[in-house]
Amino acid sequence: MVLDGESRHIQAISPRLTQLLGIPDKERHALTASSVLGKRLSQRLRHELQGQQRLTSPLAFSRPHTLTRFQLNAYRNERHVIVEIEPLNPLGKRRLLGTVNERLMRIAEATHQEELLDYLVTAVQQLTGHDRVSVCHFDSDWHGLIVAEAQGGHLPVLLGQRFPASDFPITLRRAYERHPVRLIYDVNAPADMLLMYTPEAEIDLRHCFLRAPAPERQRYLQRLGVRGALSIAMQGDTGLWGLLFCHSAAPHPVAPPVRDAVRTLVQMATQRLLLLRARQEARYLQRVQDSLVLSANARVEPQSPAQLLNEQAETWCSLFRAHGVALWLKGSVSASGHTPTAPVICQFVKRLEKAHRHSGPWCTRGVASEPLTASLSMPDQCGILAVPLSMNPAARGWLIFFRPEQVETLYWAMQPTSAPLPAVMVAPSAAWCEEVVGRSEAWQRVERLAVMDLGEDLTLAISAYEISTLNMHLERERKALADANQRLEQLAHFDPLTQVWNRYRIEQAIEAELVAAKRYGAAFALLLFDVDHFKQINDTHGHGVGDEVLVSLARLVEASLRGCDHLGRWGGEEFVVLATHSDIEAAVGLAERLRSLVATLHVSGLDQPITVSIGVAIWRPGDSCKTLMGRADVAMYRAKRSGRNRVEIAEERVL
Ligand SMILES: Nc1nc2c(ncn2[C@@H]2O[C@H](COP(=O)(O)OP(=O)(O)OP(=O)(O)O)[C@@H](O)[C@H]2O)c(=O)[nH]1
Repeated sequence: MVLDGESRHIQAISPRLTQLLGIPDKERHALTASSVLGKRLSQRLRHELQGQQRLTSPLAFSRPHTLTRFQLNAYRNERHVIVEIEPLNPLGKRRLLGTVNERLMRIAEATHQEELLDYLVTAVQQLTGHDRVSVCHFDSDWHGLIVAEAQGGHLPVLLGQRFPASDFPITLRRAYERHPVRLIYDVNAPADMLLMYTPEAEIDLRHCFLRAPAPERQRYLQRLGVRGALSIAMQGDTGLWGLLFCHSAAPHPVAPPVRDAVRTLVQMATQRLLLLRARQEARYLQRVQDSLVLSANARVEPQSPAQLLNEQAETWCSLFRAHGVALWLKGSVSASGHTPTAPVICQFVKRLEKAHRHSGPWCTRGVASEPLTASLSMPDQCGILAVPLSMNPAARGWLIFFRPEQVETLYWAMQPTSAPLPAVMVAPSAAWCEEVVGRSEAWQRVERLAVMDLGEDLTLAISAYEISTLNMHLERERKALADANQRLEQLAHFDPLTQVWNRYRIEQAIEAELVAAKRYGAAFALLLFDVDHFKQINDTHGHGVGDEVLVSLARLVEASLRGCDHLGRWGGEEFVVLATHSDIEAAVGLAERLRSLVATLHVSGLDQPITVSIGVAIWRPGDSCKTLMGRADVAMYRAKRSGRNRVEIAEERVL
């Protein structure tokens, strides 16, 4: 029955309906919604359809003076409300409910897709009694594959066979999304003529499920040898996951409660299926993430990208069902397993960089027919999955997986329009057999998601490595700079032969001491000493021995000084000791001690004693470094002249 948009006036009615409801023929031309449905029911229908596309659940009713009960379903199309009415046969609803509940429980407990679908088709077949119940799953190209089937009769087996996408045009798929149940009692039944109440009314009855099928659908089902059909959409989270078909070789009515029960079972099974798939995908994604996190955590030192690839290649290849993996970073390639050569990978990346600017993965199943890989030598490859690694906006790296060819034999229940010719008819299943070559296994949605996760993790790991390498370089440079500074300081302040202060440094120290003495009046002394007959040592034993004498002497003197006194090399074989806080007696005492100490020095290869002549000068107010050193020099020469190996004081002893 077709009502106007307000659900008040009848626009058309099927003579079969009036027959079913027991309305006499003579009344058929003056019917109203109330006279067909009763006042209360037609009011309820109006009320429940307000603002709704379809009734949330069917309404049951009976007509006065009859025992038969009826079920009413209604939905809106563009301008009309379509009301479908069918008899509710007195099948024990309670018994059905019990059976359905038990089956729902089993479905809710299934842990694998195959187990779940096998149980679903068997349960549906037992409920409806159709000859064949099949589940058809759509792939990404909308080809359908029969993945589960229960058989109870005379129709051929379809399990494992495919239906081409052309069998499921977009209009049909949309229709299933809006009206998930389609029922055809008898494929051959002629279309029902409607009794029109308003001549101009053009009525769209495509979505009725109690109607004879459209002629092309009718022909299609006849080709399949089907007379009775019930199909129910399996709605996934991103569109149709598949369809459940019930087919019979003979006309096959299905009572409304059974049909509703089947629908509930299918919905429940689809939910469970999606849950199982989501769990499986989550486990897979976790395994992919673990593969990197584990390796990153396993060591304190970050690994280089090449090391990472080397260590993880096997795990990654098995996770992504690939036979090779390559990592392209700043023009250099690390690879493992079966991959093209490095120059080919570089060329491929160059093309990818131009053609694929977004951050998602790029993939192909058919390298030979892919424009991006055209003319590149990739003889062992059929599939590529590549994900960019966004190290920085200017330079991206690429992680690339390779898959080999996977020759696949497809059995088409209906000849695919895309099938390469000649397609071979295979007896006895009457399926067309197509051998697909030159393609790899398809890259699944979850694999494309996982490779993005892996790409992000890998980017982090590589960045961590680069930062740590940079820090290492910085640290190395910092140390080199510190070493250079130290060497510079050494050169600036120390005599390279004896490693005691050089003239420049001891002069600095004397100047500082002069300032302190001037300010606080703290006396200090300079001891200038010179090795006696040093020229002779050089001449007799060679410069090497002479050097050795200077080094040993400096060590000895330095070691015997107080912490506040300093030794410096003044030049040649002359040294100076800056004796702080020293008056003349202390200075002379020190000079005598050094003189006799030096006389004990023994240098290998030298049999004569080493002696020094020392001149001592005490600070006087008004002294400069020059005057003070001048006096010490005079005293030292006096010591030389007086026979050497002695101490001379520049000043009169002031007591
Ligand atoms: N091996 C060595 N010899 C040096 C060095 N510096 C200066 N001389 C030498 O030390 C010698 C100093 O000789 P002279 O100034 O004649 O003094 P001397 O032979 O010690 O005689 P007196 O000082 O009068 O006892 C020179 O032959 C210099 O070449 C040095 O670093 N190593």
